[in-house]
Amino acid sequence: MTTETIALASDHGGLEMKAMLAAFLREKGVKVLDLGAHDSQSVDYPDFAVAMAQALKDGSASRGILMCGTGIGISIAANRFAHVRAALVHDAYGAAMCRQHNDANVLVLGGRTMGPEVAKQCADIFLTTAFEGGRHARRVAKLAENGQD
Ligand SMILES: O=C[C@H](O)[C@H](O)[C@H](O)COP(=O)(O)O
Repeated sequence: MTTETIALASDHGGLEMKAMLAAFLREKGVKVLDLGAHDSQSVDYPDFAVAMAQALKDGSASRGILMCGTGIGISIAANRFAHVRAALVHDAYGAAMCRQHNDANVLVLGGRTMGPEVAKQCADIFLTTAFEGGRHARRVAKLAENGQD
């Protein structure tokens, strides 16, 4: 599917989905870096967005998948980092478009809002769809410019 290392991270609300996707991706031969959480204890989603941002920054993973209960909190947290383009996705179309148009480097899913089959489909599409560039590259470059307070 990809030769990249893909980081996965979630709070307790996305834990079950993370375990399911880690197994799904490993079965497909993808190198998975699990950044936690590692048990069902109640934790704070911003901490796992930070872990993802660090893994992308230091190169230990090139892209990632984040999960919390809805995907909302952890996507807000992840997008506070200028090098992260995290896309909260609900279906296959969103998974394709976040790569083609937005060059998203992090897929975000809701562990309590999405079933396992759609989650697998979204992960598959996210990891196999290329950025189209062209007019979209100009727009993505503006995201970086606007990333300053
Ligand atoms: O956006 C936040 C996430 O959906 C969290 O997973 C959620 O808020 C956790 O809620 P609780 O602490 O009630 O399990």
